[in-house]
Amino acid sequence: MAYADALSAEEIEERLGQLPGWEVEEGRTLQRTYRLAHLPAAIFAVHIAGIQAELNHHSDLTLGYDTLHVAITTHAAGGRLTDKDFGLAARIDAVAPGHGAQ
Ligand SMILES: C[C@H](O)[C@H](O)[C@H]1CNC2=NC(N)=NC(=O)C2=N1
Repeated sequence: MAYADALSAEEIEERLGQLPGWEVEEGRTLQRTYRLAHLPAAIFAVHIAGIQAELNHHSDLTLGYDTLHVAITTHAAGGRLTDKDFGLAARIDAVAPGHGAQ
């Protein structure tokens, strides 16, 4: 089944070029692992949760001791990537420096 809002491989590559540090796994999951130098990764995760509530778009977060892994896909598009995934990633990147996350 085709989903109208699922991005093509070319569109994914184009958007990925604007998001250094992120990668796409199997064409379906946009992901990045942040390492936190100073502040707890859990506080970064709570900040991300607030952004996700605002956007009504949600990632899978895996909390480590000093890492936070973020994986994003659009369930409503059958687990394909959409603009919403890249929009959420950009919002997370925007607040990451404030958490010492890179
Ligand atoms: C009803 C509501 O819009 C949906 O359940 C939203 C919520 N957040 C979501 N997040 C993600 N990543 N994919 C979705 O398809 C999705 N759907």
